[in-house]
Amino acid sequence: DLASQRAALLSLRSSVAGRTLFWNTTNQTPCNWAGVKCDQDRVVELHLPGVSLSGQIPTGIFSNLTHLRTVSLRFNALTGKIPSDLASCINLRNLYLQRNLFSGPIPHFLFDLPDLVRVNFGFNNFSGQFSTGFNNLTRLRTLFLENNQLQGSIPDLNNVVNLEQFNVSNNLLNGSVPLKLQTFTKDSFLGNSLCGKPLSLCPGDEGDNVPPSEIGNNGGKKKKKLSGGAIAGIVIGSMVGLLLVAFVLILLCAKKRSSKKTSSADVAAVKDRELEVNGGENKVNNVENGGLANGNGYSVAAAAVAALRGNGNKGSGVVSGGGAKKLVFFGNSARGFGLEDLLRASAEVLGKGTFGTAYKAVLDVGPVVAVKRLKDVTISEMEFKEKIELVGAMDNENLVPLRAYYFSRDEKLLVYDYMSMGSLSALLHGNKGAGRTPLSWELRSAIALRAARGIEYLHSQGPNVSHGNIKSSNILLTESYEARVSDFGLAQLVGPSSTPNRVAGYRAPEVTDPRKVSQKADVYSFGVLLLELLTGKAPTHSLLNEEGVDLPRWVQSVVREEWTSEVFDLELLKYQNVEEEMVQLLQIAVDCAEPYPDKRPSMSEVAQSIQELRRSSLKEDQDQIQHHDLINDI
Ligand SMILES: Nc1ncnc2c1ncn2[C@@H]1O[C@H](COP(=O)(O)OP(=O)(O)OP(=O)(O)O)[C@@H](O)[C@H]1O
Repeated sequence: DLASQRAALLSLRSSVAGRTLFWNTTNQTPCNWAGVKCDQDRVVELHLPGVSLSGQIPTGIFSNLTHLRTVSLRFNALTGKIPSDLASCINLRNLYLQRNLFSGPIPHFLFDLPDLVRVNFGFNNFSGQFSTGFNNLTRLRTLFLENNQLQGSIPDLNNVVNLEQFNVSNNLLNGSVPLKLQTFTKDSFLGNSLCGKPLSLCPGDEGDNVPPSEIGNNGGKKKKKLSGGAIAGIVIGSMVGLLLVAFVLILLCAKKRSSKKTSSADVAAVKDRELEVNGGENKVNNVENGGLANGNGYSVAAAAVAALRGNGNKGSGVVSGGGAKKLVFFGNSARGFGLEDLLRASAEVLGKGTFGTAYKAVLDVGPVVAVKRLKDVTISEMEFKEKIELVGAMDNENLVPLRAYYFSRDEKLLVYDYMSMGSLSALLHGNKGAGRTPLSWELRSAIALRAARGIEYLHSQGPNVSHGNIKSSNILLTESYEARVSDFGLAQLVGPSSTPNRVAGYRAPEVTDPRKVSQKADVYSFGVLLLELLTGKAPTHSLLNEEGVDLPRWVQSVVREEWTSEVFDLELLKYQNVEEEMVQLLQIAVDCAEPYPDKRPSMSEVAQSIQELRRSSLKEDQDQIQHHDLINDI
């Protein structure tokens, strides 16, 4: 009956997929749960991270799951001890219990699990001595015990020959760091009373390179007397420095004198440039009639505007005079506004990129546009025109259209449609707080498909046409969250100092010159972008950096350890019915991020595969809807 069944229910619960699940070991198999992977009905992975598990894990759970290879219960609120029946999981390789409230000593039976490779107990309340038993775990590669209350000294872990990751920071440990562990950085040991390399010397110890005579009584280094040569060097160096400062001051004074003759607009330009240089200011004062406005409005490229007007005043201008330059529009783009309107528009800085600063400009009459003010354009006007016209001719629903451009000696502006939902990067990594709206699987896979189609279109324009800077901040979203690829064709316009250097993490291993990026290198970057969509991790994620790996390698290592479900973004875990599609997209991503360019698929193949996997899940949805309709009809 229900009551006795309830009594039999074990208290391990999770709110996976919005439901409260009860784990009844007697008559219910957990194989169909999200986060649980079964191999021929034997559970091999138990993966319940961040699902509000609380209380003690009841004993008896693990004795039925002796085939477990991975247990991940991280980011919950589990208390008490690790149940002793975990000892029966003799195949256990990965044990991730970080960020819970486990307490008591680390149980000894763990040291009889010979296959353990990754152990993460960080951020719990484990106490007691740091056991020498860890030395039994000869296959261990990761040992994270940081932020607990472990005491005593760190034992020599001489048998753990493959240890790659180690952290015991913020415990109550004392004594010296064992020789074998001295290769890890300081961060692995901070927050204890430890000494010795990589921390400061232990009392009475001698540094490797420091002769005893240089160690003071208090263990610190004695100050070394400076040699005559060093003193002479310092004196000469200081004199040269002083001369340089004086020279710069004279130059500045001369410049100031000559600038007295400039117009008020130039002053505005300088002020606005200062505003911009001061950075962090998202909004810039408006510039009206060559002067600074009342300060209520925000102007676009206030500096650009002022500079343009300033030049106009001098007669060589771009705005005034019969030979005035105009915005050049492409194709059928609406010509509802001109340069003057743009200059009058109120605007805010969207961000600074490799090629310059982007502004959102709200025109008095006409559309909202994004204006990119290019820096470091060194090519001639003719060459610029030729190249930008190729960019303007790109016409595909999955690209952010370039509407117009402006070219003068001092200013180069590009006008794009404004994408009101911002970038994929902001959507994935911005606002992690309470007000965050999770990105659904449907949206993520739709973004993947549109981005793939956009790049496929670019590649179809010729074998040498590539994007060169695929990353999540260059995938922008319309009001209805449709993805568009932006920033294509810009690398060819700017000088070498503006080549995209921020593509770290996305750049294919074979790319040495970031301005010469092949289509296959685009495919690699797109693979990384897919991994970012699936894992929710930025390729520049600090954790990855800590581990010294890039996103593709991290994903591959996790997948290799049969821990596939762990790679997915927590926000995706509730979509149980699409796990297969998620794994398929992961496979596509991994294929794209192949180290060898020849092994990567073409962008058309990638787009096709994504379309197919989406079609199958859409079809399933459709089937389900029809099924529900049928039931309703009955
Ligand atoms: N058309 C647009 N609509 C809305 N936001 C845009 C638009 N173009 C750029 N942005 C936003 O402006 C900011 C700066 O963009 P920009 O393209 O200049 O640099 P980036 O993408 O960060 O780097 P990079 O220049 O290396 O591509 C980014 O946050 C981007 O999302």
